[in-house]
Amino acid sequence: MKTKVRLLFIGAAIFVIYVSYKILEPELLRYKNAYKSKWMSTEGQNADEAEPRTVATSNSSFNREMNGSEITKQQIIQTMIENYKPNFFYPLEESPWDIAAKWVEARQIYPDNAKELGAILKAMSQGTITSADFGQRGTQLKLTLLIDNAQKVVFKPAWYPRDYVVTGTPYSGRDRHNGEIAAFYLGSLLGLRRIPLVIGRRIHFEKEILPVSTSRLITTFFEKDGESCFYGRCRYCMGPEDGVCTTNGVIEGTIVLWMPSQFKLTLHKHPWSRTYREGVQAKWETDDHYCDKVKSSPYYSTGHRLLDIIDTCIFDYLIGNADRHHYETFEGYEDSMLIMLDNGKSFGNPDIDEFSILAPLYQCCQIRVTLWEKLLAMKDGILSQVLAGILSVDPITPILTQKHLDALDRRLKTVLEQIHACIAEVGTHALVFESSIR
Ligand SMILES: Nc1ncnc2c1ncn2[C@@H]1O[C@H](COP(=O)(O)OP(=O)(O)OP(=O)(O)O)[C@@H](O)[C@H]1O
Ligand SMILES: [Mn+2]
Repeated sequence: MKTKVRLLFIGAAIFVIYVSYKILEPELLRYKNAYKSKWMSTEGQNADEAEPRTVATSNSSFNREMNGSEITKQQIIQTMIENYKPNFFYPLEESPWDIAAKWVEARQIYPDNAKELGAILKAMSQGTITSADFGQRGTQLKLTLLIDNAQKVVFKPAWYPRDYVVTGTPYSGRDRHNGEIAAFYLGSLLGLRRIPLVIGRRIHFEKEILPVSTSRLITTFFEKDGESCFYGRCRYCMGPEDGVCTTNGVIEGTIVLWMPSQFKLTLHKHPWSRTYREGVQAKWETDDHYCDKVKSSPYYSTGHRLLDIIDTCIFDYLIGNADRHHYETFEGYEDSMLIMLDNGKSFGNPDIDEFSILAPLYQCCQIRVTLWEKLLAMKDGILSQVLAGILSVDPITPILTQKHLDALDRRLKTVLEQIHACIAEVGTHALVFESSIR
């Protein structure tokens, strides 16, 4: 009996690997050929120069024949927008908060194709605020709100207009509340459902916050030019000079759903964190074999953790987040995901692509095939159009300027080129199938 089960299991595994290989075969062959031609015809050129040609060869893949009917790029974009856009009017059969709490698992915060998502987001954006206090943790100003007397959320206030360009170090500036929203949907598009639910909200300060504020939050309120302001409490909240104010009595921001309290978080230092000191480099910035050192730690030698870091670095490179100094996982779950919390330091400067964010990818040269497939499906301008379509329904839309949307497409091209360079360097070892992760 046991042998039968084993044989059945091995048979199923072979079948899954064969089917996955067949799906990827055209891409793999393309890179194999590109790799060959790189050595045969572009000797002396570096990989970056050879790369764009390999990308250009796959441009026609959108006009695929399926059942005799042509699927255009625009149809693909429309279908993806329809599939990923939240439906705020989906009828709920139980409390939105209970549904969201039940969704949370070790490796995802919400399921794929979560039909109730829109209605839960709507409840976050329109529910009654029944209490307001300052956020307890972190360096950035935020509020902790209770909605409908039932659900804790974080409110990250707006600091900048959409077209403001943050300059300075890659991690400069205050939080970009709109960046949190764009990051949430990008995660969803890439199958990285590791970000707590996020939606924009405009709050009338005097009507919705003031009456339900704790006395300690009220001590941080002040007035400026006839508007209500507050500076809360956090590491960088020193006084009125660090406050935010309403515009015509309203404060815009992003609501982030608090994860269920039974999930305790464990904080980890990110192996590729920056030193945050000018002129001082971290080990990963000077050691080309840094990944081997990371892999020698039991945390990263097996399991999901290192691959989660690589997924996250690709995501962070796309959004321009160079500030992932720590990360959190669920305590007590060996296979916990890296929770992609706090994406506020994103979309600061659309003209800068901070390549060093990709260090885990280019130093380890490994990527999950599932993510690679998602990235390939978004190339040639699909990503920006799909994301723009989804973001157009958020209550505080527009979320991203066209320059930031264009930056996403440009950065995606660089990510794909880097993956191709890795395949050229280490072959198919660069590609990791989910079923092979132990
Ligand atoms: N949605 C959430 N659910 C549960 N815990 C959360 C949530 N959001 C934030 N936290 C907790 O609060 C901490 C601080 O949040 P966040 O990282 O967003 O703040 P921050 O001020 O930007 O912090 P930092 O300065 O470290 O970047 C997180 O590390 C996490 O422990
Ligand atoms: Mn932060």
